[in-house]
Amino acid sequence: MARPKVLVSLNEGPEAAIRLLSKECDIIAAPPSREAILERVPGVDAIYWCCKVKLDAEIIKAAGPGLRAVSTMSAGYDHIDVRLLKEMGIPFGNTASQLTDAVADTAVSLVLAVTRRLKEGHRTVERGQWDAGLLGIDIAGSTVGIVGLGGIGQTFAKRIKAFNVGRILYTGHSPKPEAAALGAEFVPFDKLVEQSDVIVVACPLNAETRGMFNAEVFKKMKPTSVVVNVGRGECIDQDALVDALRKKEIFGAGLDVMVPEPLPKDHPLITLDNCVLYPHIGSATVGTRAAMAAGAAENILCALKGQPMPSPV
Ligand SMILES: O=CC(=O)O
Repeated sequence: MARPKVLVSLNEGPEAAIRLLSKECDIIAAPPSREAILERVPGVDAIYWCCKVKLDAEIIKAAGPGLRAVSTMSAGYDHIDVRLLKEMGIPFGNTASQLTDAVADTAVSLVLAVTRRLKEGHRTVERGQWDAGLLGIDIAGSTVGIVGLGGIGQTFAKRIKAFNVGRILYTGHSPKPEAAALGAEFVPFDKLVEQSDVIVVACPLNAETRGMFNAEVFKKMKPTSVVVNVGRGECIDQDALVDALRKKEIFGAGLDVMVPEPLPKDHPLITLDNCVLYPHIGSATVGTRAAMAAGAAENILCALKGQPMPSPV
């Protein structure tokens, strides 16, 4: 029987995935460009997605009727037409569980960086100055609000509890059973925004969460509060954030995700002392990326054998 063909969109080198997949499948590698992918995708049995290109109807249809599995090496799938895949009955999986620790660590580091003004401190030392009076915000005793108590939100909550925070609030669709063990209290979005000292956005991007942090929301936040985003840049209205940071309506922001990515070199967020920016490195550790690569490959190998994906969406 012919070996199944898997299109692998190559971005950050999913070597572990290629090793696993190539035991049972032929790999069709494509650089992360729409043109290259469209040229190489016709006739494949599966698609392994590891790039920011939108996996939309054009690419899915170009694959042809043999397409039997799609897997993304990411937790988020706002760049993929999941509705169409479902309609077509094509199994789709992600790597939801593999990156929770790494992304939660990233969120903690952003919280610390912003509350303790690390960007300003670093810049001060670089300029040959020494400002030991850079007073930050205490985390101990603070109210921490988590938007989206999924795997990442829960893992972040466990870590931040160790900083002796006062309360943990969370918001989302509905209360989560896991919240009790974390001592986290389910509240409406507005209450979370008004009462939190530290807000962490750890939710997926969808119609409800797009632009949920807008000018009106920043005005409701405490002037001493910080917002950290490890979800998707589009959850925050970035122009409104720039405005809020400039006017000191909030204390600071820490972003691992932004719009666009990469952020242009002259973007105002870069100049602001009270905004710490990471180049979307939430899951970027050797171990996490290897686990994600293997997990996304397993999704495909299982689906090609007619078995359930380990991480179906
Ligand atoms: O942002 C990273 C991911 O969705 O995996």
